[in-house]
Amino acid sequence: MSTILDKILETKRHEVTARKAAARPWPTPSAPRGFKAALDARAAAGSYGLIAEIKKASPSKGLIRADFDPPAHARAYAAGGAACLSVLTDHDYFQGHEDYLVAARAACNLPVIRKDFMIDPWQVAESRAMGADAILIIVAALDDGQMAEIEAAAIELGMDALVEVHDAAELDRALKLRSRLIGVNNRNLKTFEVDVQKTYELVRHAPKDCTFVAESGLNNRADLDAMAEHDIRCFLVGESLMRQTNIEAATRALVG
Ligand SMILES: O=C(O)c1ccccc1NCC(=O)[C@H](O)[C@H](O)COP(=O)(O)O
Repeated sequence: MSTILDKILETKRHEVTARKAAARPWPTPSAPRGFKAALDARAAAGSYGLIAEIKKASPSKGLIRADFDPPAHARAYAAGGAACLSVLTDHDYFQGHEDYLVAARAACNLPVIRKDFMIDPWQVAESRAMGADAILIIVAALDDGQMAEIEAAAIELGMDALVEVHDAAELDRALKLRSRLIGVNNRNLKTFEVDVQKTYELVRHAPKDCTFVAESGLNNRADLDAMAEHDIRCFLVGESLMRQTNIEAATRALVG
């Protein structure tokens, strides 16, 4: 039986073919802002490195934020103390858009990851053209050769790659890459089940030279403080912040 991840990837293959055929022009972006460096700087200063996500909707939750305003959310996240932004650009499953990334990045000085499903190095060049400073490599979605090609394209363009895993076998595959920015997604992308124990389980296997990011299902400061007890200092948070009336205050309460 096909999973939601299979369906997303199938749609993405058609989307990428169509996008290549009708490639859109972009204004020249400024040089990449160091994404991993921004996280590392916060962690080195004894603070938390927060990747704050601009997420309108998701396959698991449907519409998350009706008054969706990417530049306003970007400013609120920056003022509240986020280190980086994540912007979902997938149209079909997340109601995302590339223009949201362009607008969010222009509204602040934070580095931005394009949160989308990379299946082709062409998308990496497209991501840089729209201004992205980093891309996501989902290990569950790719074979080793595809991952290496996508990572090489990112390195070539001076971008960071956040390599996302969900279990120990995926972590082993991720560590064959050059990137030392590893995310553990607590959400199983095939079943939607969220289990923060995944992060605790996998951090034990991560080399000390990795920047380790806990992703998904994080709701409050206590969740982050509990992870910090295990030396986890970088986090990717979407839904719980996007549901707040005052996003700036909520971000400050999380990492301030
Ligand atoms: O969020 C989903 O429903 C989802 C479904 C299928 C593939 C990916 C999905 N989400 C992407 C993410 O990993 C999250 O947006 C990100 O980690 C933030 O999670 P959260 O704080 O729980 O919104």
